[in-house]
Amino acid sequence: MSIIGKPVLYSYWRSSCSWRVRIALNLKEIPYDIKPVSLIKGGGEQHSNEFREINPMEQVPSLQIDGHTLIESLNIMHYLEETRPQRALMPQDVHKRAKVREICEVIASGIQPLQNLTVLIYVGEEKKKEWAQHWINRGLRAVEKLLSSCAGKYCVGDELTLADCCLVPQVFNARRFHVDLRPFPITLRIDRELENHPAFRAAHPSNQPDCPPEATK
Ligand SMILES: O=C(O)/C=C\C(=O)CC(=O)CC(=O)O
Repeated sequence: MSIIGKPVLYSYWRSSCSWRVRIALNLKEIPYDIKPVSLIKGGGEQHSNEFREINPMEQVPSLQIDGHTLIESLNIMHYLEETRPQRALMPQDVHKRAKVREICEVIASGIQPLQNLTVLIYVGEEKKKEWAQHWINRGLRAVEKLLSSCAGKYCVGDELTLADCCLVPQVFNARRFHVDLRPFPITLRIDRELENHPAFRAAHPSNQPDCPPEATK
């Protein structure tokens, strides 16, 4: 295994947590290789003994970088921010920094884990859509409220931050579960703003090497 050289991202095309990291890597213009991990093939490659060595949580993403293997998307993004300060994704102002972390945490701890594949399998086929909608709605209500006092062009002011890296994949998941997004106009405006941004576009599930052809638009 090469530990020096280009970072390697263990990623799944439709994983919102992998997508957050892909956006951050792209925004910072850090070249990286992708090793796809299928979360569905044969019950999920993330559960293999080999992958458990890379990520004991049996989830993506994981990033091999600078001779280290990192897990957990927020941790990975903060590591990138600390080691590669070019194209900063955290504001200078301490209050704005707190807002960025708040939005990231609401999404990464308060929404996504509740609608994650493993949870939905546990909840069961019959109830999973209603379950996912409930938790996404509840979380996006909080995000919209936070955005009402801190959004500019993007989530926090007019500069791109880690909050934007978290927001866009979560909006995609909301659409995937047919959540009515009309009550969240600021969220929608920012999502639209970023739809065609090259770093966000390149990170989109439909542009991933492991995206099944039938899923591309
Ligand atoms: O149905 C699949 O293709 C399997 C997994 C995912 O999409 C990823 C998730 O578990 C949702 C998420 O990242 O929030």
